[in-house]
Parts: sequence; structure tokens; C-alpha cells
Amino acid sequence: TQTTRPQRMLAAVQKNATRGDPRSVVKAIDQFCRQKEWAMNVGDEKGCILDSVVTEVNPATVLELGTYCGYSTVRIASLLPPDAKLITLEFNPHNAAIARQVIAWAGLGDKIQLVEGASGDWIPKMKEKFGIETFDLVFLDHWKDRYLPDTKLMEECGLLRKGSILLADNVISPGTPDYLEYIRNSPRYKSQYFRSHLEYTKAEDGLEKSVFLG
Ligand SMILES: O=C(NCCc1nnc(-c2ccc3[nH]cnc3c2)[nH]1)c1cc(-c2ccc(F)cc2)cc(O)c1O
Ligand SMILES: [Mg+2]
Repeated sequence: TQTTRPQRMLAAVQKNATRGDPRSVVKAIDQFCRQKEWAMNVGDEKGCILDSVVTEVNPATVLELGTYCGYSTVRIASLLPPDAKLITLEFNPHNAAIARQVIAWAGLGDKIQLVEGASGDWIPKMKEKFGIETFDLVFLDHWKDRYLPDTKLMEECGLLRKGSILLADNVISPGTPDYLEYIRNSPRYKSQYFRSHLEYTKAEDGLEKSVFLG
């Protein structure tokens, strides 16, 4: 029976990456996507911008919306301080199953909580289910039409504090126009655009970094 692209990506990780070495997992996925099959990971170019934001924020609590196969999950978690917590939300059970194995291969299982389900259902439960007060960093990389409603939901649920950082992928390609319009015009955020390219291509894309002002 035919394998799926996430299954082929996992096979590439298990073949080419060293167990317990997150950077080799990231490298194996980037190689697979450049040489074999494109896939919607944040990728190596935008990944470097992600790395610099994570290092600068040095977050104790991180929420990632949109795990996919766990590429950015591993990339972020490999840079976190010892007791930091990363919660990542994936909607598609098959992708979640692959991501769990990628995360395990990287040896980062104890830093990462992968939750399966819809952001709209889980965001209101973050405090009670995971003992989270507020998130220091949120990486938005899920369905592009969910960025705005979920940002408003995080505000309403008191999950953002003065200084919380939102980092949004794909604000140009595929694009999140309603989110950009809101976040760039809201007096409650200070935003900055990091111009880059759609993963593994020459098309324009970028990351929007926004600080919640409270
Ligand atoms: O759709 C994307 N990413 C979303 C995956 C996801 N993984 N999990 C979710 C989730 C998680 C909880 C949710 N709760 C409610 N919806 C949810 C959706 N969404 C995506 C697409 C592209 C892309 C660009 C150009 C093209 F020609 C085709 C594709 C590039 C990217 O970098 C992406 O991130
Ligand atoms: Mg993305």
C-alpha cells in the first residue's frame, strides 16, 4: 500500500538522523524536502529567523499552533531552557502520529506536549489542562484562516501577558491578510515583518513578529 509524505519524511529521519540529536533531525528533514519532496515545514531559511526569536525570548512557556510533522517543534524545543514547556497542537491525527515519532527520535519528548485537536477547542482549556498561566511565545503555523480568531481567543482567555511574543509563519504565502491587518493596526501590538521565502522555494514569504503590549 502507498505510503504518505509524512511517513516518507519520518523514514528519512530514521535513516539519516542520529537519535537524540535534534539538529540532525532538522537537517535530515530539510535535505528530504530539498532533494526529494516539498513539504510545509517552516524550513531552513525561515527556521533561522525562528531560532533567533526563540533564543532572544528564551521562553519558559511556548504554544505552537500547527505541528504537522514536528520540524519546527523540534527546532524550537532544542533551544529551550531546561524546565521550559512547549505545547503543540495538531488537528490531523495521522500527522500527529508521525510528529510524535519525529519528536521521540530527536529525544525531546520530555519538553514537548503534543495535543491533538482543534485550536478553538483547546485554547480555552490551556490553563486548567496544562497549568499554564500565560505563554511567553506563540508560534502560529496552523490553518491560515485560524490565526486571527485564535489570537483574539488567546487574548480573551488571558493567555497573553505584557511582552508575550506572537510569531506567525506564512503571512505572505499562503497569506493571512485578516491577521496582518488586525495585528499591524491594533494599538495592543507592536509588529515587525521578517521578509524571507516560502520554504524550499524562491517565492516570497515571511514571519510576522508581534509583541503584546497588554
Ligand atoms: O497549511 C499550512 N500549515 C497548516 C498545517 C497544520 N497542521 N496543523 C494544523 C492545525 C492545527 C490545529 C487546528 N485547529 C484548527 N485548525 C487547525 C489546524 N494546520 C501551510 C501551508 C503552506 C503552503 C504554502 C504554499 C502552498 F502552495 C501550499 C501550502 C506552507 C506552510 O508553511 C504552512 O504552514
Ligand atoms: Mg508554515
